[in-house]
Amino acid sequence: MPRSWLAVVAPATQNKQVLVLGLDGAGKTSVLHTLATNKVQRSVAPTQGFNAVCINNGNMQMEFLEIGGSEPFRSYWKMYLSKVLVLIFVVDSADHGRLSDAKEHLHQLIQKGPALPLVVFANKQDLEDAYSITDIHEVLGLSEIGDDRKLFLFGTHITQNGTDIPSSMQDARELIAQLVSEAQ
Ligand SMILES: Nc1nc2c(ncn2[C@@H]2O[C@H](COP(=O)(O)OP(=O)(O)OP(=O)(O)O)[C@@H](O)[C@H]2O)c(=O)[nH]1
Ligand SMILES: [Mg+2]
Repeated sequence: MPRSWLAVVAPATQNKQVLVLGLDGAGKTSVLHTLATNKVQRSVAPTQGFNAVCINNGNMQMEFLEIGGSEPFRSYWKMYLSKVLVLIFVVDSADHGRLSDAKEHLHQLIQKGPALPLVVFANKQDLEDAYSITDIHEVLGLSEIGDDRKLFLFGTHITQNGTDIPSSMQDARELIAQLVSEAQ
């Protein structure tokens, strides 16, 4: 059985799980591998099913669970909302044609996990036609998401393999660790 499946079917060894969702190609795997290794690592293949990655922040170890963003995997997304402490939603900021689709999925998830803190990664900020953070906030309708929820938006970019992790991603990791510890 592949490790990714094991991570899902086995009981969590610790209650520090973070769910990572978003449309296919948004950059979820690339973000996770970069956060885990402290070096920029662009993914080369779509996630077929699930991908579990352990990420350390200081003394804290968290388990990030990505579910593939392609159509066949989206029906699994909502199944994990009740098992995690934080939801990360990654979008491709330059994929103008699919951002409304991303918004729709995000808002559906939000309704199913009302109290879950949300961290949005506006990824691919390096691309020339990427929407700015302000535009992404608007296009995803983040102001419609209730005031009761903890909500954060980071602009991220994963460009040259092997280079140091961008500071925005280090900040995001710090924040996620804080949200996890607050939620426990
Ligand atoms: N230019 C640019 N390309 C990126 C960035 N992040 C990821 N990519 C590329 O985008 C493609 C998709 O990245 P993935 O990390 O596989 O995307 P994903 O969200 O995990 O996709 P699925 O697993 O299919 O749901 C890959 O070719 C990456 O190298 C970024 O910030 N900028
Ligand atoms: Mg992936």
